[in-house]
Amino acid sequence: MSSCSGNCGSCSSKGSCSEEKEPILKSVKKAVLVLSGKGGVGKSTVAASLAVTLAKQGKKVGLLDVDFHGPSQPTLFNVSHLRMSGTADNKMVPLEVAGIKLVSIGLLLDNSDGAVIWRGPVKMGVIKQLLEEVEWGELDYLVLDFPPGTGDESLSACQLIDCPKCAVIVTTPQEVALADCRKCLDFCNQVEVPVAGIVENMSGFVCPDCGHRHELFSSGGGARLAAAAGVQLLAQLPLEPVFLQQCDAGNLVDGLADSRIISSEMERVASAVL
Ligand SMILES: Nc1ncnc2c1ncn2[C@@H]1O[C@H](COP(=O)(O)OP(=O)(O)OP(=O)(O)O)[C@@H](O)[C@H]1O
Repeated sequence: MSSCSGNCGSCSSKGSCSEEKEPILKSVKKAVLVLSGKGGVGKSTVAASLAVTLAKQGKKVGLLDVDFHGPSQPTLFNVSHLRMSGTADNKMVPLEVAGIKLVSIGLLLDNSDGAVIWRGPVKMGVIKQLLEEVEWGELDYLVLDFPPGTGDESLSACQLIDCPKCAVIVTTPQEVALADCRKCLDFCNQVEVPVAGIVENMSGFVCPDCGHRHELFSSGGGARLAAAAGVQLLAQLPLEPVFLQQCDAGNLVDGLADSRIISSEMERVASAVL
């Protein structure tokens, strides 16, 4: 049985194999995989905020929403009503939003409220198309927003992405989220993707009335997880209801600019993936 992974970029036979293919992502300098073990911890919000932060720094950025069952990126950028176009040679053209090239399954399906019911091999085929058949152009960073967990999408993308890559792992501070993120760290280890660090989201809430800080989801979890894994705790993002409202309204870009703490913490994340 062939042991070919299909990823010529990282293959030990590179340069001497007759089957060697052109790299899929030859015009991308680095892929940043935003992962989390648990759902709802803010992975899409962090992926979008990272892409916006890098673009503001003058980097060429693509954002690929690989969350087929719940694509959130079109909502965060208020483009759910738009659809991606195609070129004469059947390439897909990303939407340009906030200086980012955005691609999401939500920008391709006829009915954005319809359920996507695909088995693993279909998902792998679609991910391959989204990497290979999109006009990404030259990119400094391709940020990828994954569904929670370590399922088909994350594995397929890790196998297919043939440019340098790193992972940012998003958690909330409480034990149930940390337990799932430990699996995510193990996944990165197994698929040999270096972990740039951990982002602890929903890390405390400062009451706008009394100014008191409440640890709604416990505290210190991200730091413990990072220390145990020997990786950096890159950022602690507070739970900010105004930011949530802005994201819900499709205005993540202004929400990020308005929140001094979240934007400065995201700059730390951006420097860690450079
Ligand atoms: N720091 C924050 N402050 C306030 N609201 C936040 C923060 N981070 C995320 N949210 C909100 O929490 C909700 C879940 O966030 P998000 O969709 O990014 O999570 P996710 O981990 O990507 O979810 P899923 O598992 O469904 O993919 C959203 O309504 C988002 O606006």
